[in-house]
Amino acid sequence: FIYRPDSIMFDLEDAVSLREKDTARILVFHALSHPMYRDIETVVRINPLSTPFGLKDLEAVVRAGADVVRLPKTDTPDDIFELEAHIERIEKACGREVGSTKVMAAIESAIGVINAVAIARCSPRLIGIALAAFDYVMDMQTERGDGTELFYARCAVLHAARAAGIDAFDVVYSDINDEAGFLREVELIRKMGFNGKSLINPRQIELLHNAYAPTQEDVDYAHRVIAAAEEGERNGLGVISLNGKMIDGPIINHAQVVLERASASGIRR
Ligand SMILES: CC(C)(COP(=O)(O)OP(=O)(O)OC[C@H]1O[C@@H](n2cnc3c(N)ncnc32)[C@H](O)[C@@H]1OP(=O)(O)O)[C@@H](O)C(=O)NCCC(=O)NCCSC(=O)C[C@@](O)(CC(=O)O)C(=O)O
Ligand SMILES: [Mg+2]
Repeated sequence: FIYRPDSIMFDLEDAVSLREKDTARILVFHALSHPMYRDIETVVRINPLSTPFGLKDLEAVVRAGADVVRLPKTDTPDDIFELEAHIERIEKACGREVGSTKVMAAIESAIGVINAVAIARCSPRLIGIALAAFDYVMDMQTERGDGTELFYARCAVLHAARAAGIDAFDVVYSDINDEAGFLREVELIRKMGFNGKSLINPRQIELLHNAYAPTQEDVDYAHRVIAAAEEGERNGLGVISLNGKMIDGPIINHAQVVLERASASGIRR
């Protein structure tokens, strides 16, 4: 809470050893029930349903009121259909509103990337898809490097999310001491159009938020665009010029997005 994350993700999958799976599930169940988490979006990464832990995790986290379930290693829409059917049954059993538990699919394999469009469009519960690099590069018989190894997967996941009208989240950056490397990666994915990134350490939160917040220059320009557009409308003009640059519908929409982001960042207005 001190670091003001956009949401908090509890992990029951790969950050938890096999011996600790039951303990971790109980801890997360109790944490979710605590009033402290009422005002922040909570996400839980459960174990895949094909493991002995997945369904137990799901029973616990839906009942405890998690906002979003992150399904790791999503390879096909069938993985989501199976998850959805269980979620609906649990929601009905515990009196939670049907449809209130949202889902995020993590894509971590070649087949997942190939199926990204079908996965992204397969359920109204999906709020976003996330690329998970470490399992993906293993599947691709390569390793994490400067991003070349993720080039196709990032493009595919991002296009799938946009075609489905949901969010796209980039991979975790594992070297928490390499601030410059983290910021280089953030700059790339911000320019590509990702909505954000899965983070593993509190030190990465402010760096990401600052990189995503529009600059004061962007905000000032957006205000000028909106003012020029309003004047153009008063004069009945469809296309107008601002210092020799064409201003039309998409440019005005972009200016509005910049102002919304600035206000959401709480940094600039
Ligand atoms: C990396 C490190 C060990 C470094 O530890 P260090 O101790 O050196 O960190 P410090 O900065 O010194 O900690 C300063 C203070 O912050 C506290 N603190 C640290 N981390 C915190 C945190 N995450 N949440 C809240 N609090 C935290 C800490 O307790 C301390 O508190 P205090 O003592 O009170 O001062 C640690 O961060 C960590 O374990 N991270 C989570 C790792 C994780 O989530 N892995 C699973 C997801 S990835 C995956 O599975 C791959 C994937 O599946 C990905 C996909 O699906 O996307 C794929 O395939 O690619
Ligand atoms: Mg993984």
